[in-house]
Amino acid sequence: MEDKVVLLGLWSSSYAMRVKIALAEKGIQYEAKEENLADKSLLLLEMNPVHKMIPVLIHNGKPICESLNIVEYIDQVWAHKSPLLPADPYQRSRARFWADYIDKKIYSLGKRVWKVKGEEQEAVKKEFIESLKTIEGELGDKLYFGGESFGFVDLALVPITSWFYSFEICANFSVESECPKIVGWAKRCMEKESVAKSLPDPNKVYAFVLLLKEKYGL
Ligand SMILES: N[C@@H](CCC(=O)N[C@@H](CS)C(=O)NCC(=O)O)C(=O)O
Repeated sequence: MEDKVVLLGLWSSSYAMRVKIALAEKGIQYEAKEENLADKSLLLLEMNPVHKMIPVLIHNGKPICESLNIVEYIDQVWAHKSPLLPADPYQRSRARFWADYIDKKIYSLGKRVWKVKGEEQEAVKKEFIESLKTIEGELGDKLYFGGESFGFVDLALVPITSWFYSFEICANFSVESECPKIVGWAKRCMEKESVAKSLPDPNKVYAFVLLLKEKYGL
């Protein structure tokens, strides 16, 4: 049976970008369905009744939810090329640890840094930069987080770099001055077609941020 793969996503969602990169790395054809989160489709509510969130991957009618869980699923089902998680159990557990750190710290602080103001923004910005420096320490002088080739931790982190320009303008700082190695790594990742075609233009993200600020009075 031919695989039928559908992705419920949204262009601006860093979580959905992870799944797009994984599918591109594996060379999987799929149908992308763009959700309107203000008016969620019945399909999304049916496929992810617990969280009602994108991304959802629907593989031959079966839903898989939560971006990192989806990426692991893709890596296991289409194991024939571009392995994303390391084969070694210890390295695999480290990759999962850092992906979890990225979600708990960098993504959750990133969601707040452009929304809040004043002293709260200064505090969130400080913590965001500290978390980026921590992950920069993990990268060290390696090409990618796993060493020589692009993998799970790169894929977990790189989508949010398309939001850096918005964070910098909204919170008045420079990622490049704070974390030059992270910026170098992000440029290296963008040289990969799977990444370049999955990430939006940072200017488009910023225009979207301005719209959200206006809509919600942020
Ligand atoms: N932990 C989830 C987070 C996904 C998420 O936050 N999705 C947002 C869009 S970026 C969403 O669907 N929000 C809709 C809502 O909260 O109702 C994942 O990794 O997939």
